[in-house]
Amino acid sequence: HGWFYDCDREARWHENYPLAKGDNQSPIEISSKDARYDTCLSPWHASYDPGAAKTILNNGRTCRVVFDDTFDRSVLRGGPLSGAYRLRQLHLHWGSSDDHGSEHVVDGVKYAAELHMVHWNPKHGNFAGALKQSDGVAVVGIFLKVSEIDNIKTKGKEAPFQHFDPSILFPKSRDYWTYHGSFTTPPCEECITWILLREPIEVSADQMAKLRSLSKNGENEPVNPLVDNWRPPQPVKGRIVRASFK
Ligand SMILES: NS(=O)(=O)c1ccc(-n2ccn(-c3ccc(F)cc3F)c2=O)cc1
Ligand SMILES: [Zn+2]
Repeated sequence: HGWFYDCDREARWHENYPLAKGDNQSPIEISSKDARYDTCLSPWHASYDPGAAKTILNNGRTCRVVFDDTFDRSVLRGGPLSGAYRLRQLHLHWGSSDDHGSEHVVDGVKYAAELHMVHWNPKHGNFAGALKQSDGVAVVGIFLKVSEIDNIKTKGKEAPFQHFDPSILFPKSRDYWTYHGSFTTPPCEECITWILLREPIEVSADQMAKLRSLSKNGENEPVNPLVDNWRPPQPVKGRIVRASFK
């Protein structure tokens, strides 16, 4: 499932992916003062099976960990969601320096990176079917601010990545913003209920350097650093961003 994604020409995505100019595109600028506290929003819960983690992959556009999603093994429920959504993969977006790299921007703040945990709604049969539905996919976005991946340096490299419980990546607070949006890369489907955690997690400068040491190119090809794989914020177009906190 190639992500036919070329961040360098994001402005031209709409030529092949008309949805890129849709009214519910992601990422967006989050203005915390304009977000509406919704007392009806319940807490979200993740129950992940570390045994579901399979491999970590550099696909030339991001670093992705894939999970077994053939049954309700690692699921996310609650929050703005109805039903249990299955964890399929997680990946990151990052910059060429610590002052940028996240896709969502909060009150003008760009974080060094943004982690996305992609879940899909099994009521739609499979992932490909789910991304055609507006309630098909739920992505938990976690911001990384600065404070292991030596053997997937080049595109196509993959390694076992097992017994990993991704809930260790969650910050202390479960406070979140939620809004309806899209994939931030082609096919830009507007199928995502975004759950953006307010509290960033901390990573070291070394960890960021490790991300930036990944390459877009394959082995034995000219080095093309895999950095700046983030889409700029898209028009909010009147959408309401709800907050789970005051
Ligand atoms: N950055 S993000 O909004 O979290 C994001 C962006 C793009 C995707 N994406 C793009 C294509 N696919 C995809 C993968 C497998 C498949 F069968 C069909 C797809 F569209 C996908 O999951 C998934 C998540
Ligand atoms: Zn993403």
